[in-house]
Amino acid sequence: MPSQAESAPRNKLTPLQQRLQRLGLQHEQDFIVHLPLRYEDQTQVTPIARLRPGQASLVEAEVLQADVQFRPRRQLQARVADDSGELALRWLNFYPSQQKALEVGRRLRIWGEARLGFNGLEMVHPRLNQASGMLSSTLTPIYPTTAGLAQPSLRRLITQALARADLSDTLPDEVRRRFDLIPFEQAIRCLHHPSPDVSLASFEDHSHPAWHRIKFDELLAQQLSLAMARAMRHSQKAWPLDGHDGDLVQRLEQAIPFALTGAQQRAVAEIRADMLRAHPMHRLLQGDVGSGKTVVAAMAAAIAIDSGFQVALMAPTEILAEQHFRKLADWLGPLGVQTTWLTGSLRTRQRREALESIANGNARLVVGTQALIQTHVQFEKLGLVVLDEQHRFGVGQRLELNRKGEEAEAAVRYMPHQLSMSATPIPRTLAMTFFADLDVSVLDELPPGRSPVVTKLISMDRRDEVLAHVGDEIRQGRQAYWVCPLVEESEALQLQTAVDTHALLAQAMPDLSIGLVHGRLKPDEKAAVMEAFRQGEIHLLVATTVIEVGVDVPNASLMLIEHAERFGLAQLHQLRGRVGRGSAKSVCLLMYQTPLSMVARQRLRAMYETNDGFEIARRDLEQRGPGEFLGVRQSGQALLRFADLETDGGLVEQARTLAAEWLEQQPELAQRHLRRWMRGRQDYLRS
Ligand SMILES: Nc1ncnc2c1ncn2[C@@H]1O[C@H](COP(=O)(O)OP(=O)(O)OP(=O)(O)O)[C@@H](O)[C@H]1O
Repeated sequence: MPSQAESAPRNKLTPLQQRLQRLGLQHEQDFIVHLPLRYEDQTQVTPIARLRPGQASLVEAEVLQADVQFRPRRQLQARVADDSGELALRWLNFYPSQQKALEVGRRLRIWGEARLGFNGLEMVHPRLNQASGMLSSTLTPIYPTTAGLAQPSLRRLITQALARADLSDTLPDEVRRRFDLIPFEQAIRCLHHPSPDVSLASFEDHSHPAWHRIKFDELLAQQLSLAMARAMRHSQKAWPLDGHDGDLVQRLEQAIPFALTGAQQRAVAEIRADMLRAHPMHRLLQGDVGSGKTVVAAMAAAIAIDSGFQVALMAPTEILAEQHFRKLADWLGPLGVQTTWLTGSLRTRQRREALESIANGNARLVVGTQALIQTHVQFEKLGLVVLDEQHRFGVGQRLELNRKGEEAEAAVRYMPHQLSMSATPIPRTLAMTFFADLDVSVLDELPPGRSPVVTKLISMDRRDEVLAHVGDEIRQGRQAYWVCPLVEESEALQLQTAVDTHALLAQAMPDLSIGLVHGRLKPDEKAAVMEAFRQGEIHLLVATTVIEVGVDVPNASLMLIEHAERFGLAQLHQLRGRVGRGSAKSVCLLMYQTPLSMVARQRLRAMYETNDGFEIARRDLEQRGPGEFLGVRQSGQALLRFADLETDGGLVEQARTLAAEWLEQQPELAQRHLRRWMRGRQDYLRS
């Protein structure tokens, strides 16, 4: 057995390996799908007289003169000539090797962009090569690289990998014909080394058939891995919950002061059908702000409780968890369901009592924050887990909570059913790509009697006018939110701004009751302020973004957001969703500071133009890209490298169809395809 000292150097990566690893390049297969960013056409030589300013070209010329000049600054300059004319070359930072290459009389190949300088046509920082050997017959690829790894070295490694790697097709001919795809090898060779007569535009916008094939393969791998995750879930066991032991569901329906909308009824029916199965439900309940997700969750909880199981509901913030707790306890408490509150801020005794009632099964419904997933929380019989704003939780956290059921039923390893709720409407392609292992119910109907929120954009210069207007509105019986600007770099500064704004507004409107809520308040202080606002004792609530998600005070009908240009689109939509929840006509005032950046202008325009959460989400996705949009960086889900969800929706559908067929009929093909795409890229495989 080798000693540790012997084996250590072997485990250590060389600097080259480290750099390659930074690019995700480890296995041969990684290299072949490391595709160029762009290309250079070095297939032909351009005579100097035919150079055009602004165009990169290859010149073959003889060095006439080369020297280092010290004024006005230190630079290496040279003059070269071919039969057609002369060209100046310049380098500001240069190496002795460059100077050496510029030996007078030597013939060189020079690649660079020509431009008009003081002394006629010149190239700044051109690349030099000996004028020997044949010219390349294909375009020269420029790859994404990292510091310390030069293009020629990376190019060499990729060319070597291409020569060795297995490029055989993972798609049978008939699949290629059906989806109109070119062979893999042809696509890969063409992308790395295109012939000079291809249309570069179709490479740049990724519409070329070679790109099409690669994107399809990538999406297919992703759909396969998601479908496999789903199949794995289907092989897990859960208790079928039929809700027939009691009549809680009916009693809850009668107790709720409104009738469920059609969309809510549909969602409840879908959830009920899932929970009846003997494998765990994994359903995402999606609905725009104010669409009424909470009551659907309550119905699902009632089904589980009626079947003799406990339910856990977890929300990302205390305010949100507290609100769910209050609402659910109000609805279910009078029907005899013991609802328990569990967050990190409970005092020791309350906490112990809560944990006891969870463990002995007295607590039928437990509502809380992350504290719910801590290891010492033991359930007696957990049947359903509800996660609010699921994309805010990491995959790891989701799993933890699921494991709670597993622990409770350790002997048989039963998993609880899982319902996730999200107010971020996820565009269809994105849902199919990132949540393909979830079933989705959509609340596409708002409760009756809502009138759309009117959005107005106002410059911060008119703050005084706005203030007077808000005062008037409140005196007429309205309640309002005043959201303070986001100060990303400093939470302390953000807090200070909120405190200052509160003081200023209180001074300007002494006859009104003005409250303040922010993230630094203790949970019970926060709850007290929210309750006073709910009761109408506070007229105007100054807030930081703690009110962003889920706060539900139907009587509030005016929302004012300062420095709206600093907020993201989804965040603005969420904030605006705090009003327009009752029957009163609601207004959202977005105050902005000029000058506006292009992106901020687009965001504010989107807010002004539409109230539709799906349209907002679509534009948000367009502006931010799927990674930022879903917050996937935190949750560890992989992004697609080649496919673009905006433009490749059709491909996603095709890949999804084929993935389902393969897993059913030809799993060996699926395995083979995944091996090509997954090797060294385990992050594609979601837990
Ligand atoms: N069918 C319905 N008829 C009338 N009112 C309803 C109905 N369903 C829900 N509501 C009310 O609409 C308001 C919004 O519901 P809820 O808080 O569940 O929305 P949500 O989907 O969670 O929204 P958000 O994502 O903004 O928090 C609540 O005051 C709720 O009582």
